[in-house]
Amino acid sequence: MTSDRSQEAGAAYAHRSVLLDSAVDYLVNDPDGHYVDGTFGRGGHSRLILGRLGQAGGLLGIDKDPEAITVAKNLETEDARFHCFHGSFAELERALESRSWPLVNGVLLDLGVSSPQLDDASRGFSFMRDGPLDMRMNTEQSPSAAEWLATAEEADIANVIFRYGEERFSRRIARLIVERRQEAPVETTRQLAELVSEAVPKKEKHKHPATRTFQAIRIFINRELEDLEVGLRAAVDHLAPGGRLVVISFHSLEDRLVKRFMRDLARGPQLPKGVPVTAEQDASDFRLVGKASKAAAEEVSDNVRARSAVMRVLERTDIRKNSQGSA
Ligand SMILES: C[S@@+](CC[C@H](N)C(=O)[O-])C[C@H]1O[C@@H](n2cnc3c(N)ncnc32)[C@H](O)[C@@H]1O
Repeated sequence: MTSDRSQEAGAAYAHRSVLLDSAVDYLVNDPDGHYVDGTFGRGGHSRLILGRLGQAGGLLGIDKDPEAITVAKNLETEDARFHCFHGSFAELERALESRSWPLVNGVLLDLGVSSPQLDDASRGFSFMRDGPLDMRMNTEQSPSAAEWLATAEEADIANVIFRYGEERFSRRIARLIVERRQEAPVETTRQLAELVSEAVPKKEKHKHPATRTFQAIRIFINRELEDLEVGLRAAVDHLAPGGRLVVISFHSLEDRLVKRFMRDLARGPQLPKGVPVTAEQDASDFRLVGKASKAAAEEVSDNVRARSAVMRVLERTDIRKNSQGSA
């Protein structure tokens, strides 16, 4: 992709940030702290975070998408407290090394795709718009969805659609993809959407039959759940005491992973019953902050993407390290 293309696309499509105020309220508790926005998008959350920071504060914006990074680079020239990193939040360690920030006061992950990615037909994310079947957030990496579907084994395609789309007709869909690609490659979003509609015998009300398949292939192509696992771990490993991890997820696979990860950390070490331990040894270094929260009805009526958003917050407390005087 040329930088001209990134420039144009970066400016042309807008994104409405979900749970904007509440996410930033949870995240920023020290105006002079260092923060990470691991999913910069169009910078809605980042701009509000910068609004809460003083001159000594700093924010690192990460995104896989070159178009998002074009927008982030503009912000970098406007605000000396902001820095950007092109890559995955799974590479958080390397991103923080680039700033020489060993610990940060908060990490925000607002997962999934942005509206600009969905709205731009040429990105190939949406079955609502005809375009090349691409679906890569990082257009500098391979394979695209079309490239993968051209060569993958039928069983692998079925497994991906079942695992990441929870689609019960995954085998039928995979069979038809493999059958059709022998005649001509499946190269556009419309071709795939029509093919899936043909393969799915029972349609759900108010849901396009290709919804689950598109979600599944997107999650697989972008390694979304693998990155999330690595990114969550990296985030908590680099949180300063009192620092917070705020995650907004948009489907149950993501939210399940986030929920378990946070719950397990907040529970602390699971020592066998009867083992004599001090209260400090038994304590967790983390606590859950509030319950999972959702967007208010008003926000949902304004922005349909907010409907499925779930936000969870974890805080590093470091009771043990603090009490040992080593934090
Ligand atoms: C929902 S949007 C974020 C919107 C942003 N909070 C805003 O207010 O503009 C998600 C963004 O995260 C990026 N993204 C998704 N997974 C990523 C990952 N593993 N690493 C880095 N960026 C990722 C996508 O490219 C997309 O730009």
